[in-house]
Amino acid sequence: MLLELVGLSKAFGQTKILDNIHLEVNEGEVIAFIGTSGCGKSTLLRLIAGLDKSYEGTIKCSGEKVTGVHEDLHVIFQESRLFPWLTVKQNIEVGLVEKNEASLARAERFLGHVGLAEEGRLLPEALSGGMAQRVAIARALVSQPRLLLLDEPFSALDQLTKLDLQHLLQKIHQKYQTTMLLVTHDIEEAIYLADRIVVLKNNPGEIKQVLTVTEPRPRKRTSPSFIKQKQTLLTLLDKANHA
Ligand SMILES: Nc1ncnc2c1ncn2[C@@H]1O[C@H](COP(=O)(O)OP(=O)(O)OP(=O)(O)O)[C@@H](O)[C@H]1O
Repeated sequence: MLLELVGLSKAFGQTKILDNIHLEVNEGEVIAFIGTSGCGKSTLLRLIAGLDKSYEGTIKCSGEKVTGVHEDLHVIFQESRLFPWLTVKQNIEVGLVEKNEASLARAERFLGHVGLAEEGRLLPEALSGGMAQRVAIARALVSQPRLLLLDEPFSALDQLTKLDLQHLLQKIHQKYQTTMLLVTHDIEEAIYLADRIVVLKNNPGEIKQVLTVTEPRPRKRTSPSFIKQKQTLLTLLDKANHA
């Protein structure tokens, strides 16, 4: 097991945001978190990332208690957060833990993996939103972290670019089997990418249900079984919101 959350609770002042979260995540799994706005999804990712150390319960990553920011993981946010004064290639190299011949060659390969082999010398100002997010994905993965946290990574993109990047993430996962935790508002994205979908309810944020996605990979959004899983998730979300 890579990640273990035991009785995790979080309050801001008197307000309880997350309550008694239990979850075990295996190496290589993709877990999606879905739930209404404000139910605590981003708060949960921040705790797992070690960015917020005030909580009750236990968070263990690779068997070690999380007590602060750790090197085993990277986070991808809604916006790419690239350094505007560095080229695309240099931005990817920022993700390297150490720079040597092998790791620099890996950065070059990742440029290709995310479809930007020809754009390495460009500055971020010359990129579209989708291209910038491709760079962010390459930067996060170039050091091959054990865990990738994604906080609504595609929500600022247009629908076609989003489909494109979801496909890219699926391909990268097939190749590297990186464990991923994905916060999303997009039901189809969750079913397309995740092995399990954690449905959270609001006030306070609790796990309402965990849905296992049985759809074989590579997934096809138009297949009857995919559409059926979408309906199941919609029903679950409806129940979670009106409980
Ligand atoms: N630093 C903070 N101080 C006080 N309250 C906070 C803080 N950060 C988040 N909150 C509150 O915690 C709750 C959960 O916020 P969070 O951003 O985790 O929700 P979310 O599920 O990710 O929402 P969304 O889907 O809209 O991004 C919200 O009510 C928010 O106002």
